[in-house]
Amino acid sequence: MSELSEPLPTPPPEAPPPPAPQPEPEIILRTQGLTRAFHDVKAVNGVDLELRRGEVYGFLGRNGAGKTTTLRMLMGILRPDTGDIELMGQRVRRVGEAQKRHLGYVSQEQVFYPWMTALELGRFVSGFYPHWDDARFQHLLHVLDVPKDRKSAQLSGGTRMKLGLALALSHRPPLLILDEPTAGLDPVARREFLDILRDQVRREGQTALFSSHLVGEVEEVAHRIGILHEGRLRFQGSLDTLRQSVRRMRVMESAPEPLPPGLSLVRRERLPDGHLALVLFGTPGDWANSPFAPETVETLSLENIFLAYARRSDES
Ligand SMILES: Nc1ncnc2c1ncn2[C@@H]1O[C@H](COP(=O)(O)OP(=O)(O)OP(=O)(O)O)[C@@H](O)[C@H]1O
Repeated sequence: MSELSEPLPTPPPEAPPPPAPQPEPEIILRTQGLTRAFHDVKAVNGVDLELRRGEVYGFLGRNGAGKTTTLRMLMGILRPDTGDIELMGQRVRRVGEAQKRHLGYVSQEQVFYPWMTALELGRFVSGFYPHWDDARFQHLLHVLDVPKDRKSAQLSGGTRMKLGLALALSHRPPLLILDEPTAGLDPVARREFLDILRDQVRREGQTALFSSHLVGEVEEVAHRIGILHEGRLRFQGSLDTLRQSVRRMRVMESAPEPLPPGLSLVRRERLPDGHLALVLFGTPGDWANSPFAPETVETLSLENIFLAYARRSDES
């Protein structure tokens, strides 16, 4: 008779290995205190941007918020009054020709030599960029439906925008700066543009900074966003952080003074019934520790968060 053997003790489950430390994201563009005024209008007021390699950064702001002025300073078209720009590790006061070779730029208005066709413009522009990829240019003209042989003066505004985009993408710049690139595009072209942008960033590891006032399209493609309002950067971070951090609440008569630690006011609005609606920003930890007991609390859609940041409080 064979002896029944004792069941072997099951070994304790192996502890999972500690998570590998995440490498610090590589900063491809940083600005510090970027400021520019036009007469008495402070178009850009102390802006600190930070773009990480390989991300799409959505630069959101209403008309007149200062987006174009910021992007023009990044392109060396405008000189900042004060502040610094650090591009790919190199700190400069004003972006010069050497840095511009690493940048692809699509401005709001596309100005080309009017007598040149798309193909001729491609040949012309290719001379400035050692990494020009003509096969890519031809491909982009095809996907974006830009006629190759028609003079640029005869193209519609939207098609000129698409041509500008194809020119900017074809020299494979590490950083793309796009100023409201989808303005004036029809829904099909807008979709194609967003797909190309996403694909380009994912496959080539490029970084893109694109300005917009359309929350939906930024939500679709951006990894992180900056919200600019009256020249000031009011938020910078991931969409998830923004969604988790902002809440709207209704309080009886007045806001607690001072606000509980960690919470900051985004917008205050007097409701028709005399109560007050407050939109506040705070990390989940700040909310958990807050003694604040409003009547109601709600989270907001990104669209409504943007509206809260981009509208003035209706009372101080
Ligand atoms: N060349 C200029 N001369 C005077 N004021 C200017 C000039 N350029 C911009 N501004 C002012 O600076 C502020 C910011 O303008 P900017 O064009 O940067 O805003 P924006 O966010 O790009 O707006 P939009 O979405 O309408 O393009 C506005 O008040 C604008 O009138």
